[in-house]
Amino acid sequence: MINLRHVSKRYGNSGKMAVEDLNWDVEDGKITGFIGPNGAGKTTTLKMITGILSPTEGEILINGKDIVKEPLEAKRQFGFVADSPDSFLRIKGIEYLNFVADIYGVTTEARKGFIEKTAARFEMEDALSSRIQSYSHGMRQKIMVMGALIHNPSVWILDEPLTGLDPKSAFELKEMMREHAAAGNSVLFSTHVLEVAEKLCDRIGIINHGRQVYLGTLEALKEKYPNETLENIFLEITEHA
Ligand SMILES: Nc1ncnc2c1ncn2[C@@H]1O[C@H](COP(=O)(O)OP(=O)(O)OP(=O)(O)O)[C@@H](O)[C@H]1O
Repeated sequence: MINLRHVSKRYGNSGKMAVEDLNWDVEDGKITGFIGPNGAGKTTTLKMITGILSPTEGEILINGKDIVKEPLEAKRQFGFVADSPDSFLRIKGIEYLNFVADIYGVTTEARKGFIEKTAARFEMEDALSSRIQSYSHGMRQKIMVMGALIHNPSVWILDEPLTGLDPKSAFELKEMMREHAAAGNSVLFSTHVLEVAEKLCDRIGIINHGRQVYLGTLEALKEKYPNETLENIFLEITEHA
């Protein structure tokens, strides 16, 4: 569960808020999709939730832990996949996974089980012994997803996680997200691909110019705009806001 209370962000001395007065509950047992036009404030919001950026105003709780006041406890609750997977390029995939597992105190047995299972799903077994700099974009994305989930966090936060993944890997990651939510956990991810949001999400949050314009189920949104695709609804909401 993630709770945002009156969360706003201003970069530097800029007069304009990049994100303004977000009030969100990301519920357990559900996949929540976060959508909005370029520059709407999605990455800024995800970076505040994960403690990379401090909110200018407001409070963010992850499973009840305040990301500003109890950062270590709050950070144990989630796994985060950032929008760029180009990190830790000089080390091998397996070294990266062990490094992250060490930070979170994951046992040898638990990490072995996780790596075997997930590497098989992502077809990454042969790549683990190579340096990350030799990976394609999609392979880098997959190793970052594996690193984010290796400590079995209950809350998953993913910024554009399907970008660059081949169809099999995208299918596997979507299945993993569904399984995780079905087990009673929270999954929050941002995407520009509205078909993915439409098929995968239980709930949708739409942000425009830093402001929350919708948060709720897809069904409720479609009741409000009958016979419209999510694409048309999105364009309608964001063009006239
Ligand atoms: N480091 C920064 N310094 C100043 N302004 C920033 C910074 N990062 C983002 N912004 C501004 O904050 C606003 C929100 O940007 P953000 O990256 O959160 O949007 P986004 O919804 O993730 O966009 P996209 O879909 O293009 O990734 C934009 O106006 C952007 O110019």
